Parts: sequence; C-alpha cells; structure tokens
Amino acid sequence: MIDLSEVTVRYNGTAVLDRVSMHARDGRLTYLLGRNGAGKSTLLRTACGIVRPGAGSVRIDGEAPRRIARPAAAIGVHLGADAAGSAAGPHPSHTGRRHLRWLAVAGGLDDTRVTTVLRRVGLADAADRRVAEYSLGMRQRLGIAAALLPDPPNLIFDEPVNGLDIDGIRWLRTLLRGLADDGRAVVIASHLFDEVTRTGDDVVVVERGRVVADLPLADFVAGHDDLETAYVSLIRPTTSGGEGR
Ligand SMILES: Nc1ncnc2c1ncn2[C@@H]1O[C@H](COP(=O)(O)OP(=O)(O)OP(=O)(O)O)[C@@H](O)[C@H]1O
Repeated sequence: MIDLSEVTVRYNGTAVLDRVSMHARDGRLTYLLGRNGAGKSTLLRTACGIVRPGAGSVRIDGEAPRRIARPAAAIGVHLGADAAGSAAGPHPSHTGRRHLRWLAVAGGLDDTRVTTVLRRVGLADAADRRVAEYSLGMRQRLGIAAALLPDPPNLIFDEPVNGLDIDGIRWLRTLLRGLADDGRAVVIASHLFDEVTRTGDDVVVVERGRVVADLPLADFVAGHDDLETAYVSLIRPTTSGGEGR
C-alpha cells in the first residue's frame, strides 16, 4: 500500500507536484496517466523515496520511506531501462546474472532468487550475456527482475512497456496482473490506454502537477465510450505536442 498525502515537490522554486494525494491499494494495478511533463515520473520518484517532498507525507505500508531499513524489500522500483536515478543500474560489461547477483549480495538475498527472477522475466537464456549486448526490451526485463529480486509487496514501474515487442507486451501484461493478484500494490505510469484498459484496476490522472482523478478504472470510464474518451473529456490535451505546463 502506497499513500501520498498533500505532497508538494518543487524544482527551482516551481511546484512540479502541488498538494498531491493518491492511494495505491494492495492487490490492485494502479495506472498513472497524464500528458508529457505532467509530473508522473516525479510522483513515482517521490512515492518510493528517491525524491523527498518539500511538504506532505509519503507512506509505504504505513512507514515513511526514510524510516524503512531495507527499502528495496519494501518497494521494488523500475524507472525505465535507461532512467537516470534508477536504483543501481547495470554496468554494461556485466552479464545480467552478475548484475542481479551483485544486487542479491547487497540485499542479503539467496542466489536462488536470482535464478527465480531471471526465469520470471524471460531472461534465463540470456543471463550470461553482457548487458551491453541487450536490446532495450531485454534491459527493461532486467530492470523488472531487479525490482522483483527481494519479492517486495509494493512495486513501481515507469513506462515498462517501452522497447518490448508483442510477445514482451503480452508477457508483461500477465506478469503485472499476477503481481497484483498475489496481493501487491503495483503502480505503473503509462501512455498506453489499451494496456490500462486490459489490465488496470484503478487510475490516477496527473495534470500540471495535480491529481485530478483517483478512482477505479470502471468508475472513471463510466458514462464514456472508452478510457480515451473519458480521459480527453477530463484533461483536454493540447494539440501542440508541448509539455503540459
Ligand atoms: N530533476 C529535475 N529538475 C528540474 N525539473 C524537473 C526535474 N525532473 C522533472 N522536472 C520537471 O518536472 C516536470 C514534470 O516532469 P516529469 O518527468 O515528472 O513528468 P512526466 O509526467 O513523467 O512526463 P513524461 O510523460 O514525459 O515522462 C517537467 O516540467 C520536468 O521538466
């Protein structure tokens, strides 16, 4: 369970998140929607404790992130295959297995967890290749494996579909659903409404640093033809393609 209450984050004096509250419940896939620059990634970084808010509170299963002794065991985070600020990204000259082993040792985990997560993300056959040789989709899978390594009860993914082929997208769909069905709180930032419709339980819409909707997907779509129509009627995206602030 991840709760944000009245969270404000400022960069250079500008509020990127402005009194944001949201709740990601156990056993649910919660999708974060919002145009480019709306504040989704900042919200995810704040929710897992990478960014400390200037005001408001963050709770992961009732605890403030800085009070959690082993954060990776409480919340798994994958902010994108090449994201700056990702937790301990892989060294290109290391193999996928070596990267995960290093994380396992750092986290006091058994080596069998490495084998388990490599299988779970479909990298068992590529585990002994150097990460430099991995495709974007494979790096996504490795990042997801790292997040899953300590088997955390909460998970955060920032646009995890990027770079995955159709098999990968179908695999990820099943994986995410399974992670939530096992009782975890799973939060995903996404622009892919088809994936949200197929797998989502709850949606949180971020607009210009504010949360403008936080409710079950079915309630959000009710009275509209589909998710896209419901979304457009709420935030009316610009046609310029520019950032949302
Ligand atoms: N470290 C930073 N320093 C200064 N400004 C930042 C920083 N990180 C993000 N921002 C700004 O905060 C705003 C929100 O960015 P954020 O990456 O959270 O948006 P987003 O909704 O995830 O966008 P996208 O869909 O493009 O990934 C943007 O205006 C961005 O330029």
